[in-house]
Amino acid sequence: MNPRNTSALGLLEDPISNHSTAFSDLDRSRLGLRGLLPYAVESPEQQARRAYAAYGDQPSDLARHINLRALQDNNETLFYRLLRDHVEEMLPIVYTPTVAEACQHFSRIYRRPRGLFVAYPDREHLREILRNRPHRDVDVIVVTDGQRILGIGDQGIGGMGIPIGKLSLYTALGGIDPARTLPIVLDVGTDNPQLLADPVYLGWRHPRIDGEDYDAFIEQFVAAVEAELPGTLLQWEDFATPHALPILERYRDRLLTFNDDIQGTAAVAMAALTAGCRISGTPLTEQRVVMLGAGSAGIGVCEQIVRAMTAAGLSEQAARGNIYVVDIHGLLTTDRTDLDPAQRLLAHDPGDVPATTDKPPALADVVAAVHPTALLGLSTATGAFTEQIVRAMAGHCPRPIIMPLSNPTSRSEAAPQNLLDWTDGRALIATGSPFPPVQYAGREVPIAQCNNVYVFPGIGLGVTAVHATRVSDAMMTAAAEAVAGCVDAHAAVPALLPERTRLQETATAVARAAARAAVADALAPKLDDEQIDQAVDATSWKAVYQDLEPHS
Ligand SMILES: NC(=O)C1=CN([C@@H]2O[C@H](COP(=O)(O)OP(=O)(O)OC[C@H]3O[C@@H](n4cnc5c(N)ncnc54)[C@H](O)[C@@H]3O)[C@@H](O)[C@H]2O)C=CC1
Ligand SMILES: CC(=O)C(=O)O
Ligand SMILES: [Mg+2]
Repeated sequence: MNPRNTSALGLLEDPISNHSTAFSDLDRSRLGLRGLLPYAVESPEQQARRAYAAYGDQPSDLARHINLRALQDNNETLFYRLLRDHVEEMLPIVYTPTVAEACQHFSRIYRRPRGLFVAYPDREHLREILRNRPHRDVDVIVVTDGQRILGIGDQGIGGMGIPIGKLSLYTALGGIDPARTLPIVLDVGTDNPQLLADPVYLGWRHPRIDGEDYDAFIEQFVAAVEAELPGTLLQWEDFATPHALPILERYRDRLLTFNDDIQGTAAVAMAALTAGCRISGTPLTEQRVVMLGAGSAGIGVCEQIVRAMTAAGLSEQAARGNIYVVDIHGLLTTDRTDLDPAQRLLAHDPGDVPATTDKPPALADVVAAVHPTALLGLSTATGAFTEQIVRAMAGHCPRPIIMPLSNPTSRSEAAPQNLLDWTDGRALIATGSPFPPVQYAGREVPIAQCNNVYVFPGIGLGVTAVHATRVSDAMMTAAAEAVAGCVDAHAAVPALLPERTRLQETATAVARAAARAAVADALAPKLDDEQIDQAVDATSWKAVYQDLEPHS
């Protein structure tokens, strides 16, 4: 046996404690690090410059993602400093669209453990697995089962890229202490034939479990979280629609939990629509909305619009009447037998839109009949907003609101440049993944990114700051209003959402608003507004090195 110098190496190998080359001369003496690092002592600024140069040397977006993940696993303080300093540039690298590639290549690029892999064959050991978590106290868990990763389907344990990426943004934007975050993948197998046949796939090589076995596993997992980490925010991410809503309904009144794809997306889309109403001059109650995609994301957004329309004075029936949902088979109509209960609530009478074939009306038929003022896509159907459809819409609407929200970029229902060209520059656009500004008629039009990244970091910060016990619809509505409130109403070119450079500020506004809504509904201890704001500020983690004590 050759004992290892664990006290010194432990500091350098733990990304939370590691200051790497910024350990001062004094620290190197105190902590037994002298000689374990190159002689030069760098300031955090010098470190950040060197790390940014190394990032810039990478040959592709995936390589840049791998570079940043390696930095995160080496020195989290430096990683977050860099991410915050270059948020607009790096958001597409740690998050959509590049994170999709990282999920697809997960087993090939896997280097170091992060988070928890909760595999079905280990189901008798769930509490043990949770007890093995890297840090004792956790504020936010993001969990996926990898079945519907963005718009690229079943990625098995490769889906772990998403909880890791989302939690990076909880910290970078929402100020959640990185040591208090926990990414989890539930490995329930995969139905992706390429992964099952891939010799390097690192997950449980087995078809997905489903039905009662799946439900029982989820229940065991939730019970283990409740037992080991009571009061922790549990965020469900990228579950396939048949599981997403049932899980949310089952657990939303039992613990502090929400589904980001359903509720976070709904809040940000509502914020963008609110700005669209203001800019176009058409009130929400007069908007006719067509949604392409009847999965959990699309239905979640529609239900949020129904809530907002009824709050603005419409009857529920009238609100639902203003919303038309189209899926892969056509318009949701009451005579269809393939709809689930949530879809059924948004189904129209078959007579409402004439069909041109014996099938339910397609998107083009619906647009031609309904003359929508807002067209949203959460369908994964690349290019589904065709020139014909967009021109037909623009023919009846001076400022069409068009939001191709599917991710990653390769799944977008339309490209912003086309949308502006086809509408003579009149379209008010927001996309799910980031697009660069578009040149139109000699001016530069910034493209808003309508993504739940505007919401979830602030929800995490808000509930953590005031110790909320549940995530309610009222908190999500407050979040939507807070995002809308951050939109620059006087910008030269009006936008549907705040600029990406203001994501951190927006997260703070969301945190304050959601926390106030939690306190108002007695879902958190009583605090006045000033105390809430102080709690939010005090909770927010700063990317600066902390003094370390020598290991005993
Ligand atoms: N921008 C954002 O913040 C968010 C975007 N999303 C994106 O939304 C998309 C959908 O997510 P889910 O609802 O969970 O997926 P899902 O797979 O459950 O639902 C997709 C829906 O689109 C319909 N569809 C598929 N192909 C179609 C076609 N060719 N024509 C018409 N309809 C078609 C399906 O019938 C289904 O109703 C994904 O790409 C995801 O990345 C999801 C959450 C947040
Ligand atoms: C943004 C997101 O959550 C999704 O595309 O699934
Ligand atoms: Mg998602």
